[in-house]
Amino acid sequence: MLPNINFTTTQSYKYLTDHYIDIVSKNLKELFEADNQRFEKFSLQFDDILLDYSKNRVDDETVALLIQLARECGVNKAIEAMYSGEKINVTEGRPVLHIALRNRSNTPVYVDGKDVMPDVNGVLDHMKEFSEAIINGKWTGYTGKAITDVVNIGIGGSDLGPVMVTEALKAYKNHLTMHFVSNVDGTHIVETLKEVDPETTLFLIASKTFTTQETMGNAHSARDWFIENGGKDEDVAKHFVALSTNTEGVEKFGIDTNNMFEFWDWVGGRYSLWSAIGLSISLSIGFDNFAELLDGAHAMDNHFKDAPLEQNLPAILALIGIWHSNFFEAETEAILPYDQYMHRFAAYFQQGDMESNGKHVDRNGKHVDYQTGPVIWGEPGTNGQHAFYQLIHQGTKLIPCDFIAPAQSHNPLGEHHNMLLSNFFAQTEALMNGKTEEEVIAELKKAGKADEEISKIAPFKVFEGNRPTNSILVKKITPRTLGSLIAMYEHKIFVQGIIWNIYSFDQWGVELGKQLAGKILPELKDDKEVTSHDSSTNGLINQYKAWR
Ligand SMILES: O=P(O)(O)OC[C@H]1O[C@](O)(CO)[C@@H](O)[C@@H]1O
Repeated sequence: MLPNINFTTTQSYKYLTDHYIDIVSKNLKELFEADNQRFEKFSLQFDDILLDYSKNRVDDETVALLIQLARECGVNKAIEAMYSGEKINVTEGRPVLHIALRNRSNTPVYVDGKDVMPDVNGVLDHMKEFSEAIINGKWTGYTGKAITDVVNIGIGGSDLGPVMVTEALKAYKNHLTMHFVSNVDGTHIVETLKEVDPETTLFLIASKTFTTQETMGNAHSARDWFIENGGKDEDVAKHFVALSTNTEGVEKFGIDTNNMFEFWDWVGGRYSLWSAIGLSISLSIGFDNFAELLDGAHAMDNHFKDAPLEQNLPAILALIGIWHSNFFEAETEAILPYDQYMHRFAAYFQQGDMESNGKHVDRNGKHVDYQTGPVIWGEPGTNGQHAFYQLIHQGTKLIPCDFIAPAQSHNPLGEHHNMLLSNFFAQTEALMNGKTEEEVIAELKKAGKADEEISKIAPFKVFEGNRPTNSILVKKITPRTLGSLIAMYEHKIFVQGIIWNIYSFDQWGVELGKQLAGKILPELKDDKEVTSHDSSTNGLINQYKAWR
């Protein structure tokens, strides 16, 4: 059973409320001046990941109270409940066991009394064997040619994870060309099919449910294209495989279930890159590297389960996030990787975080009266600096940011990495220290500006500073480190969901739109005037019909 506690009624929350009044008037610069041990105190290292959370408005008392909050909310019990296979995804009646998919130590993990590890390992063996056959060219297409291109057709968790990881680990890529089709917009599949040859292309139909409209639509169009371009029905088996929990649906589509890579309903879509859904990753970088990714996640899973909360990276990240959301009333969080390969990392955690914790009903079915999941967004540095950092530095909103960077580049070209990292270090320093009016005036004077001009321009050049950041410096983006990083964020989201007393593993919020689209689709089939909706929706549909 998950604990069921309204965190705003805890003792620690009350203390934190008082403590907030004290700390809100403090400046990060002063906090650093007052304590020369800040970095040592407020940074943690796990394997090749260094988390520095000292540039947040926290002191010893804040951290102690936040830890107390986690304890009072039963975070440790909740971790135990997840790891022991309890059905903590209550509204869907399922356990939450993505940790089993990367349980490299193979200790039994039970679902309804049955150890799931033999099945997990069986699918991993199948993925290894299949990936190797495709990569070394032993698996051939219907004309006997080796596979050159892989098209993953999936959406949401069946797309974002594989895209993010294959991009982040591009330095480990082999000769296969990867394509990802997600959008139901015909443009996505049409443009992709222009780039591939039916004789040498493998389609992965990635869908947990095998019912998702976008994926099924794209999968059918891909199969039609395959048949129209020379393939026969009996050739489909060589070019289409399924990654799914739905055997019946896969059979119905016409994919041989021998070519199905199974996973289970205890794997949430947005937590599924570790499952058969990761086949595109294993194809792209080889199974051994995929296994390293799992190893890294497993190492983080063990850390999360065993490390005391004070030294627990996911827990600390979660608590800092709660401090900003529920006390400073920050509404968003930016994830800013200073690594071009990681350019889809923020997009990946938009689903990971927002689909998990974007909930306004607590575990008692009651409307919460506090903020839950933040809006997650971000772009890789330094591109973001030339786009939205203006608002982070001088806007009216408080935007807590996670800066992520590798110490070693996969492409050490001249001074590029030093230039990149100089920006990584400079931004968090600038956000913390800002620039005072006196400093601005002194600078302008030095530049020889006249007093009148100085007084006019100075206010616009002032940076308040005191803006919170986490810095996550990793040694290198390897499969193992990436696995640990992703798992760290997953567990952060878990801890926050526990403290907010919400269910993080369902996603009912995506259903209504799907339902209504299902009703509207038949109305679009003819040219009759539509009158069944409100005047805006009717007006838009009818104009669409007039223009199409
Ligand atoms: O893998 P499926 O079943 O096609 O679902 C795709 C995505 O759709 C959702 O159910 C809702 O958008 C996600 O949770 C999931 O990742």
